[in-house]
Amino acid sequence: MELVILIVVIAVVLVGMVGLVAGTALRSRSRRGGSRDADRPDAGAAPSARSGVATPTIPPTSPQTGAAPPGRSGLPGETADSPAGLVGQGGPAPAGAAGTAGADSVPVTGPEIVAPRAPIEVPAPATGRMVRLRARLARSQNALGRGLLALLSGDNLDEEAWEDVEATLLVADVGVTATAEMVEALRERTRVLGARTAADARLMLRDELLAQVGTTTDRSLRTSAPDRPAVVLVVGVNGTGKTTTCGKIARLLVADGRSVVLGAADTFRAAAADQLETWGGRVGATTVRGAEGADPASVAFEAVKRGIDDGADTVLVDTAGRLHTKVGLMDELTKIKRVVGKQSPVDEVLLVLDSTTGQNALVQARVFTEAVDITGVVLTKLDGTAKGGIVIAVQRELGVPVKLIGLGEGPDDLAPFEPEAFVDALLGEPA
Ligand SMILES: Nc1nc2c(ncn2[C@@H]2O[C@H](COP(=O)(O)OP(=O)(O)OP(=O)(O)O)[C@@H](O)[C@H]2O)c(=O)[nH]1
Repeated sequence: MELVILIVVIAVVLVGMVGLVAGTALRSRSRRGGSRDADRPDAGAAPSARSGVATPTIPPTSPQTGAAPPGRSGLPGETADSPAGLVGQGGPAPAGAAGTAGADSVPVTGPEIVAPRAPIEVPAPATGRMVRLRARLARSQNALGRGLLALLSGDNLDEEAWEDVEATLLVADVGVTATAEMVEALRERTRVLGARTAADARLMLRDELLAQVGTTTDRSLRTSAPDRPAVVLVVGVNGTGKTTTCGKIARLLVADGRSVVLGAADTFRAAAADQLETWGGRVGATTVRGAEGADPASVAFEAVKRGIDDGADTVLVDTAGRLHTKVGLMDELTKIKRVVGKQSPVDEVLLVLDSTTGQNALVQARVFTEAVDITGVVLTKLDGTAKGGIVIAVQRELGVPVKLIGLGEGPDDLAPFEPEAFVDALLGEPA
């Protein structure tokens, strides 16, 4: 009898366990299947980006709603040319047709598009910015300009004085070759000139500095293209001011009457996307962002697609560009360029360098130029260093012009680089 009862109890327990396991499996399957359903609550955010629907989706509360889950870039199905399933198998998807990709290659959720919210600010115009910010530059660069002027205006320019001229230029990060050239040219001119007044010395120094900085270089930003948005990639090491610079460039463009889409392809740090979104919102620019850890190339791709769909003038893409390894950096940047290139050429690649890091900025510049074709340099934080000579050194090193300079943390503290205004600021007002 006891044996019968024991058998019955065991049978009941077994049936219960089987039921429990089956129920769990069914629930998890329905959850997985449900995430592909079009009528799930958050489905509106991602398809709006993929289906070519022009109206941006604004997440009700969380900025991450509808964003791709972290780590999608590591999905086994992804190929170098098919970022996180955004592009269908068998080649690039034309603008507006990405939603036609096979079901398996369509991500469960995609980059999120955040439309700006009012009130929109009116940024300061680009013209005259450098003159307005000149005082800030003059304050930080006093050592270079005044030091050189004092030395060159002296009656007795002996060898020791020339060594001081050389040292002043080197300390200001002008670089060894440019310094040697400048000293040689200045020596020659003082020999010819003989006795000099302070005004003579100033003129002479101004000429030589301008010759080094370059007055005929094309420094215009390639931010417009016929019949499509111009695409600008912003690259650089973290902390140099990349995201801030993207936001400031957006303001410059908006001030010029252009429409801008921002791509938050720095998916390494979620705060970077938040930061960019805030910048965009202030001037009415739409931001396309992905989840932390999402594939940067997919975000860049969607941003460009958004720009095309919206008929925007410029798409600005902020990248992470961490220097973990040179190969990793190269792979990431080349992939972004290649994937973006399926829809549009990249018109400008701006390298952001922190001028306070001196020689380190040059080392970074070298690494980045090996990874991607840089077309312009943005030198940030020139308000916080006396080493304005870095402008000369960077241009020599890269053979690429400085196009913009950052002169403070304020939203409009970025100016198109103007050689004359820059050199005049270095030298200060004539006595
Ligand atoms: N003084 C000064 N500060 C600046 C300038 N440009 C940027 N900054 C500051 O530099 C800091 C870093 O800027 P970010 O834009 O976050 O740098 P990032 O390169 O995007 O960094 P990650 O997002 O970590 O990759 C911020 O505090 C900015 O306000 C500038 O021209 N002058």
